[in-house]
Amino acid sequence: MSLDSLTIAGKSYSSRLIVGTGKYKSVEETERAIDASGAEIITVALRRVDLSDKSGGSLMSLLTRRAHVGTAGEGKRWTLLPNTAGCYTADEAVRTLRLARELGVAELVKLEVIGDPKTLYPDNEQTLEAAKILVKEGFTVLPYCIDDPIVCKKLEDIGCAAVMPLAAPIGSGLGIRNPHNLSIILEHAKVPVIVDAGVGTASDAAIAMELGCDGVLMNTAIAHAKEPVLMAEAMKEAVQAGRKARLAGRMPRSRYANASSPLGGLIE
Ligand SMILES: CC(=O)[C@@H](O)[C@H](O)COP(=O)(O)O
Repeated sequence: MSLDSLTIAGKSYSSRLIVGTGKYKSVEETERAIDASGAEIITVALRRVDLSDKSGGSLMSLLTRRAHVGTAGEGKRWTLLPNTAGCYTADEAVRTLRLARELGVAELVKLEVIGDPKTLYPDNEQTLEAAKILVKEGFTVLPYCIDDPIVCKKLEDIGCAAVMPLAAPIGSGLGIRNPHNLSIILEHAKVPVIVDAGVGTASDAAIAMELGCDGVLMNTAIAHAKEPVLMAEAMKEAVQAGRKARLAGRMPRSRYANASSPLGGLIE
């Protein structure tokens, strides 16, 4: 375990990169990309996967083989993070997660309550309502939310284990649209802040980490890259580089030049 691990609800993860399992050409490519990303937490859309289909070559067979829900064991390094993508009301999201819990696949959960199909922005009111119910029922809730410091604060106060503000709309690859808001969220948050959605390429992930985010969750940037496995590796390295740069501390910006070789002591 690396010294600089991501801790969520008392559990430590060596990777600060969380990846999705959708949009890949095949299950085999999904596995290779996740391995290359080094991610430990893997999210899966409960409404888009047949939980009962564990036949060879299915996504569930891969997850059954490689992921665990609670404590890791038998070489199962991936932690499953089921999500409620595709849910439009608090009620739908809560019911989906209760069902998943009954099937033994929901403990740490990603709450996603969408407001409209065009932007896929979260519905704040419904997300807050669902979070309240789920936290009360003992779920460890990681909510996808808007990059709004007030909403993030409310989710934290409800008892969410982290907040996951978007960088940009899901699947847009537009990168971090509002670094200012993210920095305000980071200034006040007492739980991990994980950028979720909208990352387009490795530099976006590095910027999120340089800003001080605790982690980055992404799917499309890897799955829809020309070479997903190579991009997964790039994302792993970008998250690590951004984190290191954050810990190292950025040099102060200067309006004018500062010669790299000091002027004092010049040979006449
Ligand atoms: C996989 C998942 O949970 C998505 O809903 C998530 O928000 C990722 O978004 P990108 O595909 O833009 O990375």
